[in-house]
Amino acid sequence: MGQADNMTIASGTRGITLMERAGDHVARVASEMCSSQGRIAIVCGPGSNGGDGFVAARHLHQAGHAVDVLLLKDPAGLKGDAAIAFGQMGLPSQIVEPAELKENLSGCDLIIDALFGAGLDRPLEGNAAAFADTINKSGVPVLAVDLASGVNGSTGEAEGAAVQAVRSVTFFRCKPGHYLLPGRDLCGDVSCVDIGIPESVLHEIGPQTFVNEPTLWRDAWTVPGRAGHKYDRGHAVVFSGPMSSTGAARLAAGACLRAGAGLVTLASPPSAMMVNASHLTAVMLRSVEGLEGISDLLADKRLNSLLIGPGYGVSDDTSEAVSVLLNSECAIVLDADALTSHQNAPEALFTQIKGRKAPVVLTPHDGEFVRLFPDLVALDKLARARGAAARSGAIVLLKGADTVIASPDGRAAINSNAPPWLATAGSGDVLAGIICGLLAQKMPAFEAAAMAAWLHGAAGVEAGAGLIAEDLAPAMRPVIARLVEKP
Ligand SMILES: NC(=O)C1=CN([C@@H]2O[C@H](COP(=O)(O)OP(=O)(O)OC[C@H]3O[C@@H](n4cnc5c(N)ncnc54)[C@H](O)[C@@H]3O)[C@@H](O)[C@H]2O)[C@@H](O)CC1
Ligand SMILES: Nc1ncnc2c1ncn2[C@@H]1O[C@H](COP(=O)(O)OP(=O)(O)O)[C@@H](O)[C@H]1O
Ligand SMILES: [K+]
Repeated sequence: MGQADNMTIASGTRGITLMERAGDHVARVASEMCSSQGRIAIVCGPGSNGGDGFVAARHLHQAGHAVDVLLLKDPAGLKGDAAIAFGQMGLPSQIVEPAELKENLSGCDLIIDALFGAGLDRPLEGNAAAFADTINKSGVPVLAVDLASGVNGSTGEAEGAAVQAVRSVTFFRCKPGHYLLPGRDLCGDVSCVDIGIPESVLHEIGPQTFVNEPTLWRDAWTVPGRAGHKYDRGHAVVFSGPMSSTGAARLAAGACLRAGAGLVTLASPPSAMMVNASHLTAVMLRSVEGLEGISDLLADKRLNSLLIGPGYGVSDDTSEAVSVLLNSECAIVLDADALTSHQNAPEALFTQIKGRKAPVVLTPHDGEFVRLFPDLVALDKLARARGAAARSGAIVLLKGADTVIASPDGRAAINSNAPPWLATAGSGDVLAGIICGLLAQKMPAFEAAAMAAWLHGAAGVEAGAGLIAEDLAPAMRPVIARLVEKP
């Protein structure tokens, strides 16, 4: 954002003009949130975020609102555009001690949080933290300027105190902190407004972090052609666990087929054939025994996408099986037990992944992540996923309510459409199956993983409250139908 601001200013738009537009938008949203007689407290910090607050105060006063401008610090310290905006405000303001803030806020209908935005460079402490705390305890709804104060816009983290907003107004583009937790929850509903920064600045800045929306991958996904054949849509294989743990692989195989793989084979240990056979219809079944059996199966060059891990069991045998899969030319998804089985020697896995041409997608939840990348866990979520992708050579889909998909080339997508109902047994198996199904259709792996996370979330919304993992594959149908209809 700093670069975008600077480039816009360098091409002739004044900084105060950007601030005027930003503050104007904030005032408009504040007016929507509060009756015309409503009293609005505008709590302003020492930088440009506070500057936006001064502009908003002026507009709201002109619109007839009672406004109280409350300052965290002495306005003598204001610099640049914020100092100009303060000078142009023409309204009384007061420096407030934290102990007095409660009284200042009582009786107001809306608080505008203009304490800190993009310039937050350390956790909120002392007076700033006390301000956030008092604002949160006031019970008055909060509109945040840019970000809820205390949220790091680049990471979504809030290491110290943070304001809880119901709504935020941000400028030009949303920031990772609006999508990553806890930032996403603290910022509330986010409106992103145009303040006159031209889109063209993005060519030079080249952002590598994206919201996971269909525009990110829709062009990489092919709808079957009129004369299409099922083999055009790929043949995927999902590896089943032993007799007592076959359900996970079957859930994955069903989702893989639903995601559009032309054919899906469940590779089952001989002992589990009966239980698998009694539950499968469109998914095909094949008995595969040991490493040799896997090698024989993979000799069929029509197979092009593989998934191993769900319910497979944690053991050295599993890591050996993974190694045989990695020797093939198929795209591969490694999930669950296939990840954990490598906890003692992750580097060997990464070396093998980097040595192959076809892509590999790793789908860890936080617990699996720490087993493979213990030294990365202290980083923020985007950095964790990116670091893991760079180290492993794989696309890494780091699960959670704010799933991040990262590529070794530096791209990362943040998924935000997943409802909490997806936190249910087997839901991750379904996700792994969807990725495998999209890889079978020859989607590039980053786009396949991103689309899968989105489909999984959208299916979760479609299935709704009370869903279980079995509901997800059927719920994908209307979601896919809508994607096909949309040009
Ligand atoms: N031209 C521009 O750059 C524009 C900036 N805009 C606004 O400017 C904001 C960014 O402004 P700034 O870069 O001045 O940054 P902020 O206003 O977010 O905060 C920076 C100030 O807060 C202090 N600070 C940071 N973290 C602190 C902490 N934890 N405790 C106490 N003090 C802390 C810094 O030392 C600095 O004085 C954006 O969020 C947006 O609201 C908008 O006006 C649009 C145009
Ligand atoms: N609170 C939540 N909100 C949205 N999605 C969630 C939430 N918790 C988990 N999920 C999603 O549900 C899936 C759970 O996967 P996983 O942890 O592997 O469970 P399982 O092994 O039981 O399938 C992941 O895709 C994850 O991103
Ligand atoms: K703010």
